[in-house]
Amino acid sequence: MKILSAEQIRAADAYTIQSQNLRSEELMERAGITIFNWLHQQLNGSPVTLHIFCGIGNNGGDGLVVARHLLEHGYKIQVYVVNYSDKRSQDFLINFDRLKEQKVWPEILKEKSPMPDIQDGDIVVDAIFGTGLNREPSPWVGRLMQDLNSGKNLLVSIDIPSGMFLDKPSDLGRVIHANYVLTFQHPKLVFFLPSTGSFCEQWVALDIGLDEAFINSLDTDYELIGYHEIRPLYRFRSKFSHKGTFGHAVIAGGSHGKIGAIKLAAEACLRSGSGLVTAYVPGCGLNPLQSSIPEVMVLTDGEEKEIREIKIPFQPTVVGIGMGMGTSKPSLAAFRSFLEGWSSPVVVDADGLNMLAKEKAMLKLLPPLSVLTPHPGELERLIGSWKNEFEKLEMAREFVKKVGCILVIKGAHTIVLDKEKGYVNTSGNPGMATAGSGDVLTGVITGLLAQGYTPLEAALMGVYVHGRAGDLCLQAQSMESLTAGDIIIQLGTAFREFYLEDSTQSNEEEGE
Ligand SMILES: NC(=O)C1=CN([C@@H]2O[C@H](COP(=O)(O)OP(=O)(O)OC[C@H]3O[C@@H](n4cnc5c(N)ncnc54)[C@H](OP(=O)(O)O)[C@@H]3O)[C@@H](O)[C@H]2O)[C@@H](O)CC1
Ligand SMILES: Nc1ncnc2c1ncn2[C@@H]1O[C@H](COP(=O)(O)OP(=O)(O)O)[C@@H](O)[C@H]1O
Ligand SMILES: [K+]
Repeated sequence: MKILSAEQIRAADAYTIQSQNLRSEELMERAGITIFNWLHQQLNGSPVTLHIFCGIGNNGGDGLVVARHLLEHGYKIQVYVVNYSDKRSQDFLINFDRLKEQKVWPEILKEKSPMPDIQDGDIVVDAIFGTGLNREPSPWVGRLMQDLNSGKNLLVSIDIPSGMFLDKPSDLGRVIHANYVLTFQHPKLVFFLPSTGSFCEQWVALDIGLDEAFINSLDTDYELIGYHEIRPLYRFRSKFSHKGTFGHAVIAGGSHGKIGAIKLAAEACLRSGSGLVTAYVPGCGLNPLQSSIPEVMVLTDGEEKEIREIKIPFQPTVVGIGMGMGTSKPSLAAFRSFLEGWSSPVVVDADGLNMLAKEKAMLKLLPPLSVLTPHPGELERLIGSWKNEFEKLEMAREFVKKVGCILVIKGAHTIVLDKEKGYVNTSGNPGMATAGSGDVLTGVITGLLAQGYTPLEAALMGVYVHGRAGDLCLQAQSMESLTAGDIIIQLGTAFREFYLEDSTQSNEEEGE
C-alpha cells in the first residue's frame, strides 16, 4: 500500500473531487460519515459522552460532520472550536452552520479559555489539526493538547494526531497522543517511525473513496508491506525441482563464544528453503554445529577462535556474513580479501557491518545489490549520527545510492531501502527484541537469495516472513518468552500462508 506525502494527499483529494464531480463539502461529508460509522460500530449506542475538539480548517470540518452524525444517532456530545486562527475554511463554515441548525453551539476556545470539564472515561475526538499543519501550534494550543493527553480518556484522532507534521520533525510536546488514529484511505509514514509512532498507538485506514487509480499512478517514496504485497513475490516449487535448484548458501562468521549466531542464521537459512547450507566458522564451531544441525555442512578456518581467512572451495550461490564474527584486525583482513574476490550479492550483518564501518573503503568492494541489515546502532556507525528520523532516512537513502546496496533498517517497523523507494514492514512485535533474532533474519534473506529471489525480493520477503513468524509465536506463548529459535520454528507456518488462498492476514487496514 502506498504511503503518500502531504502534497500527494492534497492532489488525490483534488483529483477525486474533480473526477467524481463532487463539491469539496461532499467529500468532507463522506469522510465524516466514514469516521462516524467506525465510532458507531465500536460504541454501539453507548451512553458515553464524546468531546469533539475541532480546529478551523478541514480537519475541524470533519470533526463537525462527525459531531452532527453522533447527535443524530442519540450520542451525548460536547463540541469545541479551537480558535487558533480567524481563517476558517469554507467547508468548516458550512458544517458549523449545519451544526447550529441542529441547535448545537460549540464552545469557542481561545488563549485564556479554561480547560473544559471532561470526566474520566469520556471520549475525546481530536480534529484540531490535520495534514494542513504548516507551523508549530501556538503555545496555548500546545497546553490544551497536553491537558487532553494527561486526562484519563480514550483519545481518537481524525486523520493524524494533531500537531504532527507529515514530513518533518514535530515538537512532541505539542502533539496529541492518540489511542486511535482514524486516517483517510492510506496510512502516513509518521505512524511507523519510532519517535512519532508512539503517538499513534493504533491506526485504522478508512476508505473514503479517493480515486485509487490516481493514487496508484503516484510515485511515492514509501510503501507499506504486508501479506498482500509479499504474496505475489512467492515462487511455487516445480515438481521436478531438486536441491540443486534452490542454491547453496554459505553462512560465514562466529567466534569463540558466539557460534550460536551462526547456528541460528544457518538453521533459518535452511528453513527458508536454501537447497544446501554450509556454515563457515572458526575451528571451535565445528562440533557444536555438526551436533546441533546435521543438515548443515561445516567448513572451518585454520584458526580455532576467530576467522582469519575465508576460503570456500566451491562456488556458493550466496554468502551471508558477519554474525558473531568479531572485528579483530585478522578477521577484518579476511573479510576484506573475501570481498575482493567476490562478485555476486552478499548479505552483511552485525560485525560484518561493524567492519565496513571501521574501514569505510571496503564499502566499494561490496558487490552491487548486496543486502546490509543494520540495527540502529550499526546504522549509525555506517552512516553517522542523525538529528531526527527524517534526517536518518535521508542519510540512509544517500548511503544506498552511493554504495548501490539494499539497506534493511531493522526496528519495530523495519524499512527496506533500495535506490528507488522505502518499504515499511508491518509484521513483527516487541517480543522479537531478543538476542539472535537479527541473525535469524540474515539467515532467511540469505536462504531466499540462494533460491533465486532478487536481492530486493529477498529482503522484502525475508523481513515480512521473519516478522510474521514472530507474530505466530505469540499464538502459543508470550513476548517475554519468545526466543530467536522460536522464530525459526514458526517460519514453516509463515511460508505456508503463501499457499493459502484465503489467508486471514489483514494488517494493511489496521495496525498497531
Ligand atoms: N485529503 C483528503 O482526502 C481529505 C481531507 N480532509 C481533511 O482535511 C484535512 C486537511 O485540512 P486543511 O488543509 O484545511 O488543514 P488543517 O490541518 O485542518 O489546518 C487548518 C489550517 O490551519 C492553518 N494552520 C496550520 N498550522 C497552523 C498552526 N500551527 N497554527 C495556526 N494555524 C495553522 C493553515 O492555514 P494557514 O493559516 O496557513 O492559511 C491550515 O490550512 C485533512 O487532515 C482531513 O482531515 C477531509 O475533509 C476530506 C478528504
Ligand atoms: N519492537 C519490535 N517490533 C518488531 N520487531 C522487532 C522489534 N524489536 C526488534 N525487532 C526485530 O528483531 C530483530 C532484531 O535484530 P538485531 O537487533 O540485529 O538482533 P540480534 O543482534 O540480537 O540478532 C530485527 O529484525 C528487528 O526488526
Ligand atoms: K487531527
